[in-house]
Amino acid sequence: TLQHYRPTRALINLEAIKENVRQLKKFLQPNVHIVAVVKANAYGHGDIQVTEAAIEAGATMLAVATPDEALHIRDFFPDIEILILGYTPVSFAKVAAEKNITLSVYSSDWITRLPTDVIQPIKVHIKVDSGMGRIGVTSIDELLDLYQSIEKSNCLILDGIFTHFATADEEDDSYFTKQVDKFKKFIDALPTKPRIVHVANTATMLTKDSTLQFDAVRFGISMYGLAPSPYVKNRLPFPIKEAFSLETELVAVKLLHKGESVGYGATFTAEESMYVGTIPIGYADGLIRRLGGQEVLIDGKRVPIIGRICMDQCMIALPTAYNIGEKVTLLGLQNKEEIAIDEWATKLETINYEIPCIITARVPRIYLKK
Ligand SMILES: Cc1ncc(COP(=O)(O)O)c(CNc2conc2O)c1O
Repeated sequence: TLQHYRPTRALINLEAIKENVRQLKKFLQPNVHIVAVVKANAYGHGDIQVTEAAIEAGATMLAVATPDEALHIRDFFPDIEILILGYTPVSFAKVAAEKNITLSVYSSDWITRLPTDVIQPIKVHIKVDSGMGRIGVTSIDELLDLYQSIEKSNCLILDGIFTHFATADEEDDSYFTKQVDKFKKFIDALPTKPRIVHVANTATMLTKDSTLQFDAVRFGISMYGLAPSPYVKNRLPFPIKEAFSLETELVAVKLLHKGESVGYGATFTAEESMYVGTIPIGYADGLIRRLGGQEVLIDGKRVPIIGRICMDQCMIALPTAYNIGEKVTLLGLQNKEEIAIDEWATKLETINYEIPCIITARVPRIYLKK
């Protein structure tokens, strides 16, 4: 395994991921498949290791966003069903057939542009745009036209149909209900019911009517132990455990005298003598500059990042002179104190989904098995 010479690392708790999947499995109606959504390198957690954990805990299908993500996983998992949720170019069709990767289709024109020499079967799921306004058929005519094109095609097998909700994580369910009603009209219009009908993201499967579990649910954010919104967080039907933490160690400690400054622009000046620590993590690791002032944990205490965050390093205020090598936690627990991913999301005025995704590849993911 790669030797890491910098103490900065993301710790991924695979047991937490397994427990989140096991809890969901117990919660779902029997015979509802769990599709582990492992796109974007499993929301920044590491797609191969998360896939292994999710399968072990009961997931039977995977969903990714791009062909390359699908191929990377197929290299390690020869048999599991992998659905590409997003667009795939027709040039990928032959590879999809060879590697048994399931594609999302939503355009008859795409089918007409398929190479004619694709003779091995390709499984496809029809994507319905019931209100996300992203990709998908938007009328029953379009749906039936696509259905016919698939039937007539000599290489496509209709294996599923799905849609995605824009507001499932909100209290007001008016838009959500419109999407559900529209999708139900679409599947009722099909001459035959595909093997797998699936609509539920985390918010839907955890807080909405269990009939919406259909044949499979697409489990993303709460597999990683995060709630999709405050509304859902207050209504979780079972406990979830955050799987991602981020830590490093002090690499320098100094006494800053009154009037001395820290960082680019000398934006922080000591009002009295104080200890300052330097840690080897910066905005090129995903600790973006807007996180200036965010607190981190050292010796179970909260201390702020001071001065501007640099590309590879930043400085923190210390309550006392700690030794080089003292652990610093940027996300996660120390004793009873915790810096949760939601705290960064709030400070950055974004959602928790984005936080593990922005921690760059320069930060190695270290896997905790137990
Ligand atoms: C089609 C589709 N299905 C399921 C999921 C899983 O949703 P969950 O993580 O809420 O369970 C996503 C997540 N898609 C995105 C998550 O953040 N931005 C997105 O486009 C998705 O795009």
